[in-house]
Amino acid sequence: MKVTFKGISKQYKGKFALQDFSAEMDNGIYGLLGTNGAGKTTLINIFVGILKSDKGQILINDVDARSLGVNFLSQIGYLPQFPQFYKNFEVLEFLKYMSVLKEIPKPQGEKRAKELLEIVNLTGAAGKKIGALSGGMRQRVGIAQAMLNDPAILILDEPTAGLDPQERIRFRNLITKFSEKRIVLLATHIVSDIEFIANQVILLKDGRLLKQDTPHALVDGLAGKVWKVTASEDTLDEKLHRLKISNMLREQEEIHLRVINDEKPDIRAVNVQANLEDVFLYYFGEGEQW
Ligand SMILES: Nc1ncnc2c1ncn2[C@@H]1O[C@H](COP(=O)(O)OP(=O)(O)OP(=O)(O)O)[C@@H](O)[C@H]1O
Repeated sequence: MKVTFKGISKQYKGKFALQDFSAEMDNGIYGLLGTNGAGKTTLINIFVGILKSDKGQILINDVDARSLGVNFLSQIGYLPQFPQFYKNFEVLEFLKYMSVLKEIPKPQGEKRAKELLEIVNLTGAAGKKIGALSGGMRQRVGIAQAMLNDPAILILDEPTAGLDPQERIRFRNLITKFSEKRIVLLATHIVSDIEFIANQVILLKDGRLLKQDTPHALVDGLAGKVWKVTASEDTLDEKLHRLKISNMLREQEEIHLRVINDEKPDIRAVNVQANLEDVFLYYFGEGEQW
């Protein structure tokens, strides 16, 4: 399976939400990373057909997705950013209902619904009303419904919202297991959601593609630009004002700063190994400091 985005643009009231976005995906996990308002949801909504682009094309194995119609949609699993559930449905009942909507034959739909409940660790909650679930449990119902039709392309918009650390780990493992011979597009602004599971990261900024590469290559690109700088109470303010700081650790009188800078920011600064969070800050972090 190959997906090609070709020059996708979308404007709202004369302002670009997405501008000339082009990218290619084949099987694997793609982390779509950007700050709030970068255009992630706009891209996903265009991909799943909720929104029409002003310009551009999406090709599935070199064929225009629009010409494929239902044949395209039946291959997609989608978890929206703010999924709305029928609160009075019980969990299993809801999944069975969703399989009917997805035109999955009834016995197969029931079997798959039960399997997925097991996978997302909700078997014990099968008979509970969705309205009575915690946020994290509801999100897991959303993930299960997105996987019901065994989609070749799984699209997840901020999927870990509301999940606790243990659920996030479980989720990442589930997605990695699921991604074999499929495309998973996972939009997030939380670096740790994709740092170790994405095969490719797509950096989206102000509606434009900034970079698409492996996490490894992105991190390598920052070699020599991440520094450890030690400050004292007296010099801290000046450093905070002047430098891009990705982390601060206070140890007695000393304050250790993790600094992203093209040049050596201080005579005593030492280079440290970059990570994907540094990459995020390098490309997106020019906003105001707190
Ligand atoms: N219906 C709309 N009307 C007007 N502007 C919109 C609309 N939807 C999105 N936008 C604008 O388009 C830009 C991209 O929004 P989008 O929701 O795609 O970003 P995002 O990366 O998904 O952000 P978030 O993580 O906050 O959801 C933003 O500037 C947003 O304000």
